[in-house]
Amino acid sequence: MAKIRVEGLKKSFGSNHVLKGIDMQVEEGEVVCVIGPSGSGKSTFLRCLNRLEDITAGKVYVHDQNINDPSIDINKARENVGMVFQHFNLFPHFNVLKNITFAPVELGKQNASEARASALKLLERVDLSDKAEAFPSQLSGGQKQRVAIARALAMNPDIMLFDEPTSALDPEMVGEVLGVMKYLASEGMTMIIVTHEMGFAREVADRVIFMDGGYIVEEGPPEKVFGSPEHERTISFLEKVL
Ligand SMILES: Nc1ncnc2c1ncn2[C@@H]1O[C@H](COP(=O)(O)OP(=O)(O)OP(=O)(O)O)[C@@H](O)[C@H]1O
Repeated sequence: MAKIRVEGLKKSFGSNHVLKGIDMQVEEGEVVCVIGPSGSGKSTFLRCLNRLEDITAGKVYVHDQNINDPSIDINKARENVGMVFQHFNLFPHFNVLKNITFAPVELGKQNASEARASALKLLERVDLSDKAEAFPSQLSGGQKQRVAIARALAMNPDIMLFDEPTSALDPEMVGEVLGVMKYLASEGMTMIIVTHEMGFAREVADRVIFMDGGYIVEEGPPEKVFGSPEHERTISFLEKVL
């Protein structure tokens, strides 16, 4: 069973046809990096995978469940899919630990002491054990993003979606966040990552998808997409960014 299956996905905002027919599938443990020019619909595509956007046409299946079926419990479906955004969206008035434990406790997945124990383990995984009591304002951008990753992992998802997780970071902090993502990949997490970090995509992705103009123009293993791209638009994009 594919973890995610997308068929004929279209998304328009009024007369702006952003996604014009996307077909793709992601298998368990696959790491897929989505690259493409600004405005090509990468974030919109990712948001459609968690029903943060209503789609215009097509089907999106997550764990074989049609997430746009109005009869499903979308909040329940979203519990299996962690999402990390460019801007960390941490609760400023909660400390790190409470940022991580809040959702599992509120949603009744764990009691307070179980959630605390798991959060401390997650903080070890993102190398922030010493920041459990800190507030977001006391953290660097890279640390905040690592807390955001730990928070997403607290719901014990088996799919993680990342929307340009390093774009808002100072360059010296990019590596620490990519390092955590590499670690998740090595643990076998299924991940879709919209990114401008071509080096990371080349090194970590099992598959790279190049999106442009609302379509998947080209996809394949990184050595293929970066090493011998076939499409004129891929070639011209890569010439600009590499
Ligand atoms: N909520 C919205 N309402 C109207 N238009 C939107 C909305 N969200 C996105 N768009 C439009 O959809 C198009 C694609 O945007 P999207 O953010 O998906 O692109 P992107 O490839 O992720 O770009 P970037 O790399 O700059 O983040 C843009 O033209 C944008 O203006």
